[in-house]
Amino acid sequence: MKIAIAGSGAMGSRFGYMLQQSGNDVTLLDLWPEHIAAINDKGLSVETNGKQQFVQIPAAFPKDVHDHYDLILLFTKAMQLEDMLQKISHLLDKETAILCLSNGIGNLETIQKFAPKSPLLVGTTLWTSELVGPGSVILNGSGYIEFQSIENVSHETLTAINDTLAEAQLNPRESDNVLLSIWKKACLNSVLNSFCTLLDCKVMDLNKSEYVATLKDKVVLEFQDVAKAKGIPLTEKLALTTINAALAPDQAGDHYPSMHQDIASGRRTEIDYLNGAIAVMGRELGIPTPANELITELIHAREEVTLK
Ligand SMILES: NC(=O)C1=CN([C@@H]2O[C@H](COP(=O)(O)OP(=O)(O)OC[C@H]3O[C@@H](n4cnc5c(N)ncnc54)[C@H](OP(=O)(O)O)[C@@H]3O)[C@@H](O)[C@H]2O)C=CC1
Ligand SMILES: CC(C)(CO)C(=O)C(=O)O
Repeated sequence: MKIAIAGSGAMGSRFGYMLQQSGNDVTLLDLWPEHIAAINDKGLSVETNGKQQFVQIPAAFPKDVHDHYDLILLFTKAMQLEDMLQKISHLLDKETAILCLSNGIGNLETIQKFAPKSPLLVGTTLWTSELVGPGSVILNGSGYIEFQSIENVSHETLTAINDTLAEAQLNPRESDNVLLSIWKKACLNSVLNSFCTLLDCKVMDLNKSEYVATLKDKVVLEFQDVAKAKGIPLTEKLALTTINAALAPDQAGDHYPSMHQDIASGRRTEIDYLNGAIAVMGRELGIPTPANELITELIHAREEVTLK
């Protein structure tokens, strides 16, 4: 398959690397000049289990590519999605499928607004990756993808994308309720990402504190209430099972979540698409969400004191 990764940071680079290794023609698209230059000069530096290799994958700014792609994998931060969709608009047509696996609530609606005619698939992933500098990623642990086609996707396209992800060992699973998958993942991120960012720890360290367990329940129960009002069958039990499974070191445990990485490099976070989205919807629906509200404010405060 000819694949462009739109947003080739930590996760886009991981997926681009794995998809290229399994025989696809991959191009990494991004907006960070030093990152593109480093990949084109030396190759993408990929460190796995302490071993570093340099992998040749073409990288470019979106404006500089004009090929037809079978698949565009969107992997920006939620707040960069709209801008990226505008910058790749010349690449979008009825024959180019879009798959978005970024974290957060609201990405689907943004893509539908900016790419209404595209074959569209969305989902979530529990793979992890760390961008340690321009052109350099560290890949640890294992993961999987939950995804579903939303509109304009033929059976052949769906099968081809599923097979391509499976051949790249990305462990795709078709979801029969992708909104539930997205909310379940957003709930997980609203615990793991926000807590690790506030506590300055790895995912697996959250197991060490009784206070974390209590706070986690509060966040999850508020998610459950808002989800129910929105018709999404996210239960406390389902959310907690997913969160607790991700704490294992061979899953996401031995990892600083992406939000922690944002703060460490002085950038804004996706908080408004996670705990913040629940706080806003809770206000609109008249459902109390004090834990998610406070966490959102604390993360915004953290952004303001660390922003470069
Ligand atoms: N990292 C992870 O382990 C996981 C992440 N996710 C999700 O995947 C999506 C993509 O996240 P992720 O890959 O982590 O995003 P990254 O932060 O690695 O990359 C996003 C973009 O941020 C900019 N950027 C990143 N680092 C720097 C830097 N040091 N200096 C300047 N600009 C920088 C670049 O774009 P630009 O130049 O346009 O700003 C980059 O393409 C998010 O929704 C995230 O929540 C999901 C599962 C795991
Ligand atoms: C890997 C995981 C699940 C950790 O919270 C994640 O989605 C992230 O880092 O954004």
